[in-house]
Amino acid sequence: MSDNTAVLEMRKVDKSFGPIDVLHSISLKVKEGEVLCLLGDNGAGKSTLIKTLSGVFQPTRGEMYMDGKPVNFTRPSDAQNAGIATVHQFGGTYPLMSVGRNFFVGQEPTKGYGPFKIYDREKANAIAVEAVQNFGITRITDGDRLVGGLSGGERQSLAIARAVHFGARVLILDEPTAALGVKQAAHVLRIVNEAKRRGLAVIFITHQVMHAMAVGDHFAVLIRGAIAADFRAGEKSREEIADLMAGGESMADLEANIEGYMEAHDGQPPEPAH
Ligand SMILES: Nc1ncnc2c1ncn2[C@@H]1O[C@H](COP(=O)(O)OP(=O)(O)OP(=O)(O)O)[C@@H](O)[C@H]1O
Repeated sequence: MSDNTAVLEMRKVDKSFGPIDVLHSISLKVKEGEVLCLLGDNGAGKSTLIKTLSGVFQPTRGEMYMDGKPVNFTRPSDAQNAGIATVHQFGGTYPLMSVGRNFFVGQEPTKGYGPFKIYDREKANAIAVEAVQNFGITRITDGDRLVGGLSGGERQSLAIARAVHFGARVLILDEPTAALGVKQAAHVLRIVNEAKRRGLAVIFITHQVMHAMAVGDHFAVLIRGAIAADFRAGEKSREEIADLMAGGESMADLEANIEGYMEAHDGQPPEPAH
């Protein structure tokens, strides 16, 4: 594979549900050690795109490639086996499981033989704690700790560390920082940078421009199911990106309008439209 070959690529992918066309001619690619940020407002088609990338949906038209070779994922396990890991907003972790159990769910190390095989808790805990610590999540020191007691950021980070440990090459992060406070979001962004440093190809889905700018190498803005803009880090300002996401409406103008309204109405904001 040459350095320039994308690990994962979509070419002119459409996705329709019956008569409803949701994705329109989506072309995107992500390379090793690169973070592609997919920015889009509510309803832009982000979930449909993630599900198409991860084998939940099949494209209606268009092709997907891994390492330059055509791929056709008919189910999520096809994408997983090809090294595509999707981490959802809340980390997809099981709150009542321990860190060690959660890390290995479905692939637990065992000890003993034949019918006497049992889950090797100590080994699972030791490997899980080492893997998350290596990722800079130093506050997780006890593999018996319940995942439900971890912070949102730690859960996300655990899910990312888990995916990397099991050999993911492409990491799809679905709004990983959406529900987090500033410090926790910063922690998750550090983990994203670490995944990138380790050579993973990361697709980071978000509507938070600042978070995207903190880690992104390449950006694509999705509007009504189509890529409305495609640019590299440093080519656009935060304001320009926010305006693009708003579909060309200038957010600065919008803010000025709202302020003007409030001045004329005793500081009261406009009534939301129903
Ligand atoms: N199975 C489906 N059948 C018909 N329309 C659908 C289906 N799934 C999604 N859509 C439509 O496609 C559009 C994009 O939906 P999608 O959930 O992908 O957006 P999104 O960007 O993830 O939004 P949000 O951030 O609000 O979750 C929406 O208008 C939605 O109603």
